[in-house]
Amino acid sequence: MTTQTTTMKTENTVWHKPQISKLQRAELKKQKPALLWYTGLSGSGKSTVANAVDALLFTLGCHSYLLDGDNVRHGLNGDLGFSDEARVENIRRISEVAKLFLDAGLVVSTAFISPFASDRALAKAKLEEGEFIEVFIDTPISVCEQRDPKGLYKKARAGEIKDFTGIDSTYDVPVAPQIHVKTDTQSIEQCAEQIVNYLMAQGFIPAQAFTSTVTSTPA
Ligand SMILES: Nc1ncnc2c1ncn2[C@@H]1O[C@H](COP(=O)(O)OS(=O)(=O)O)[C@@H](OP(=O)(O)O)[C@H]1O
Ligand SMILES: Nc1ncnc2c1ncn2[C@@H]1O[C@H](COP(=O)(O)OP(=O)(O)O)[C@@H](O)[C@H]1O
Repeated sequence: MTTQTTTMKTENTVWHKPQISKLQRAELKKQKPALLWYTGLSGSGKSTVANAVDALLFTLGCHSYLLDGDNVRHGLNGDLGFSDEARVENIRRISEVAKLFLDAGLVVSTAFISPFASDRALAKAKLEEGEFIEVFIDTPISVCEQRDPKGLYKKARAGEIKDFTGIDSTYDVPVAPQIHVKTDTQSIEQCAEQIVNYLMAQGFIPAQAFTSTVTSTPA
């Protein structure tokens, strides 16, 4: 596994092997680290579904954490805009942070548009075999635009926002996602259950009976 980023500028640093391994941390939690990498258009339902999954994992006693696009852009990535270059850097930083959370033994979710297939591939390449789970939140742009939960499509159509994904900025549709959900035909609960069932079937979390308790969307 690689331990160095491609943008490393400091030569005189040495990698210290941690005394407690990722495997030990994960075993303590009785789970296997995984990264649920949600990708989809703005308004497709990434945040809603990722929050529902995270809540479900919590009720099942799993140790998880969610990194959400809008929230991370309020802090760590507050210096980045929406040019292609800024989006590449956004996803690079997120993938590095996610990797740290995996090292802590967690089941991590990232909810970012992550429009470029090449960046998603780079994120995958940073992890161990099988840890990266691409979750395609597949929703037609017409539905996203109708939902327009933040009024951004309206602004983009009016020319008030430039480089808006799906309008005047590219979105590479995932070719072979591990999980494919369609939020225009599946309920939030169905999407969340499909994803949690995948984690159980693949042995990332213990198999157990559950009933979805998802009743609302996040604030
Ligand atoms: N130009 C443009 N294009 C797309 N999205 C925009 C833009 N400007 C602001 N927003 C808001 O920023 C959220 C997307 O941030 P991400 O970090 O997920 O984007 S990316 O992965 O770097 O492409 C996105 O959040 P979601 O709607 O949750 O996807 C929008 O709220
Ligand atoms: N099946 C569904 N799954 C996810 N979101 C849904 C679904 N049906 C309707 N929605 C609504 O669509 C909107 C999706 O917004 P959000 O989760 O912020 O998307 P994104 O994070 O991709 O921008 C929310 O208002 C949500 O309530």
